[in-house]
Amino acid sequence: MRRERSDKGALCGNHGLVFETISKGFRAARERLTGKGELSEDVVDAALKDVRLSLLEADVEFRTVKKFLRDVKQRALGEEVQLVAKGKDKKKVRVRPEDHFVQICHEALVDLMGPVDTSLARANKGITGIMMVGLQGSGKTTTTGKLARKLQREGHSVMLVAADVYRPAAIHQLQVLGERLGVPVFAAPGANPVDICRDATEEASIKGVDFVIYDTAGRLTVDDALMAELENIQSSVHPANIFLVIDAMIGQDAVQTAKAFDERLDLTGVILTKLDGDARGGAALSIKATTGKPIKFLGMGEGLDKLDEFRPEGLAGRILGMGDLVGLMNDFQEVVDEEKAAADAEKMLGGGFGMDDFLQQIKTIQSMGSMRDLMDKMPLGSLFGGDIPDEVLEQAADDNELVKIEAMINSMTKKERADPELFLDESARSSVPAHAKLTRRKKRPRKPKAPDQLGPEDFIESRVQRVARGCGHQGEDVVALVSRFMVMRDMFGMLGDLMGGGGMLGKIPGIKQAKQLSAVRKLAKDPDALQALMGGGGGGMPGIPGMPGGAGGLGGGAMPDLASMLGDMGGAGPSPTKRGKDKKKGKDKRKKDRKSRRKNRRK
Ligand SMILES: Nc1nc2c(ncn2[C@@H]2O[C@H](COP(=O)(O)OP(=O)(O)OP(=O)(O)O)[C@@H](O)[C@H]2O)c(=O)[nH]1
Repeated sequence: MRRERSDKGALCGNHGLVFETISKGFRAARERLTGKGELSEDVVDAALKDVRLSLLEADVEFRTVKKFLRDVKQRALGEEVQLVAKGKDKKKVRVRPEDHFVQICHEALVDLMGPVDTSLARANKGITGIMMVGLQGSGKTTTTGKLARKLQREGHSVMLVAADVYRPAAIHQLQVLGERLGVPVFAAPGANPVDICRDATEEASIKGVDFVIYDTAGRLTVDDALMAELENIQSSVHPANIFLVIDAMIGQDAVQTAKAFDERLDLTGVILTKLDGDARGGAALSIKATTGKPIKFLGMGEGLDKLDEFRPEGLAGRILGMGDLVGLMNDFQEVVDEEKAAADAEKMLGGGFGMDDFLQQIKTIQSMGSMRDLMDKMPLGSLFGGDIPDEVLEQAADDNELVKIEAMINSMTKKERADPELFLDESARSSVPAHAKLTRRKKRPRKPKAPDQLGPEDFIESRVQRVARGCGHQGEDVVALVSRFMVMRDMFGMLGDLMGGGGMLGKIPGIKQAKQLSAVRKLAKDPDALQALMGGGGGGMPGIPGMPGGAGGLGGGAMPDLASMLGDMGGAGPSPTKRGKDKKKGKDKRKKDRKSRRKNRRK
């Protein structure tokens, strides 16, 4: 049955983040291990019980659950656990049992879901075919459009083929997608799907198209007629890729569906869709283990840009609360103008950041997808030790908050947006606003209030009310927005100072990374700072999801740096081998250059 969505995230049964059901178990296990001296069998068994429950609840196939738990237990107990490891500087570092356990789980999850090569197989010569198969409503047509967009952006020419002749609306849906993307769609209503695919391939070959994507018909259940038709198409056009599109929400059934299709069609891989609407997502863990076929892509929303390459490391990181910085960076690259983002990051860390910049960040964030998905990719667990209260996360992940903030900022004057201190009563201002200097010289107050101590009494009521009336919100909402914005601006200014005088993060050499991390940790320990960043509700006022500022900042020069910083901690970032290779490459190149310079001199 087709399930229509009215808005983003509407299908998210529970309000958790993607994979929240699974994450919950790992969090509980981690908590259980906290404070324990070692990973003894009893302790590991107890922790694995939590994990087991959550995996089953998330609809991970039960044999896969058993296999995974056995694997983790073996890794945890098999070798003598080195709870004292040598750090980079050769100093001994004590590894906490819970961290060691999480690391083991990360490795086991990656092994369970990988390895995955997300590149598309190419035909030896001529056109490369991609055949999309799956049950009705799984997202085949939408994913066909997403793949076409991806290929187009990589510089390939694409043709779409409407091979679902049983549902007339499907042909129209594909034509609409083709029009949006500027991609030709081959359709022949009433004709036989096998003939359609063959004729389309001929036409594509005449036109010299690189990729042809066949959008085939689906059925409510796997049946022989469907399979026979798909087999006929396959033997007629020999596509280099056959992708099974599965709706993540069918849970356990995903495994049976994948098996049934794979037996008849020898799938290249699976594309799991609607993960944005399902807090369980168990199929992501079961499919490779049960069918041997990798998941290649994840559908993370209805938009054509919502197709993520499946990276087991990223997913394992998200599940374990370590985030997925590589995924986050990919999202940023989709929507962000890098130069502008770097300038914004610099501005923000220098403390010079106005409401207009903030609004811009919000718009960028909105174009990246839901807050839930973004927060899921943030390494919140690593940075904040998993101590963020659920309500704070909930509030920060509420997309409506962004809309509200946008309305309030739009209702401010240009001057107010550039200098939010204009909202403050003179005694509360930390600096004399620029415009005031032009009119009459005002005395700088002796002891300005710190932004986190501001209360409604420090605001100019008439200004606040004008903005509130303009956007249909309450005065206290405006006060909360401005206060939190100021706290956040201060925090980022402070962070910038700690990281090297407000300079762009990306320029800071590796040696300063530890300092950055401790700065972030310091912020994390400060409850006010955390509230400002996360939008926690202080004094019952609605919070700003501080994430826009945070994430936006990370999107600039900060992102790669934070990624490598976490890479050093064992998270994302370039692998040591890659770094080693790059170093060697550089050395070889310098040697070659010296040689050719010497040769030229001799000439
Ligand atoms: N939230 C979300 N919705 C999706 C995703 N992929 C597809 N959809 C929605 O799922 C519904 C069905 O998608 P279609 O692409 O029409 O599915 P189909 O498999 O082609 O359906 P049939 O042609 O009936 O076989 C549509 O409303 C899509 O917008 C996704 O990754 N996330």
